[in-house]
Amino acid sequence: MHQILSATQEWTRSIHLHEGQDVDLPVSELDQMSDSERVAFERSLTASSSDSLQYVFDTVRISAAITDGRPVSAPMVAVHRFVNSAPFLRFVSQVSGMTDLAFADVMATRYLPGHFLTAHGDENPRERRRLAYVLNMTPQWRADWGGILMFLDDDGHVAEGYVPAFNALNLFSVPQTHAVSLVSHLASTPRLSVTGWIHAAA
Ligand SMILES: O=C(O)CCC(=O)C(=O)O
Ligand SMILES: [Fe+2]
Repeated sequence: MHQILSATQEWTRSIHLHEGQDVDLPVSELDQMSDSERVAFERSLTASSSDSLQYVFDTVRISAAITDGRPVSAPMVAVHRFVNSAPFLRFVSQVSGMTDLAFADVMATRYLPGHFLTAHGDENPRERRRLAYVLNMTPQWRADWGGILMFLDDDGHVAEGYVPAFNALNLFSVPQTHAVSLVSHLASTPRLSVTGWIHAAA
């Protein structure tokens, strides 16, 4: 999976604008800009956000593509099938004690230096998200590279922080306030994951 995520050309850069509105831009187009042009453009988009939620990261919206009938590569379809397989959903149900889990959605994510996700709770009024999951696919990562999955307490302090550990699953109930800290320019490799939410039946 790490090799597939490292090699795929399917990434779009996702930048949050407002509630329910993201801009998804093909990374291949952004790469035609100079670094300074691209950074200025991305900052102008995040600066126009009126939300406390802000993010910039790369994604392959696997489940959304399948639902919309957009092309997605065979390994991505296999990932969608895996997180919706009876053994995976049964395992998650056993770990969480939740008995109403019906299906999972999934996206691949890639955080490069400068990418981040500010504090949010994962609630979506249009969906019944019960759990969030992150399958970490970065072979080696260091805490001082950023990209830490942080859980915040009521005072805004970091109550728990998880460094991406290869092949580790982070699983947590929705809602809980969490964020992904800014990835440093020191990170010598992308932070790659397979992530999404596990839903109760609609
Ligand atoms: O990548 C992570 O560790 C968490 C991502 C996340 O919270 C999200 O996409 O909503
Ligand atoms: Fe989240």
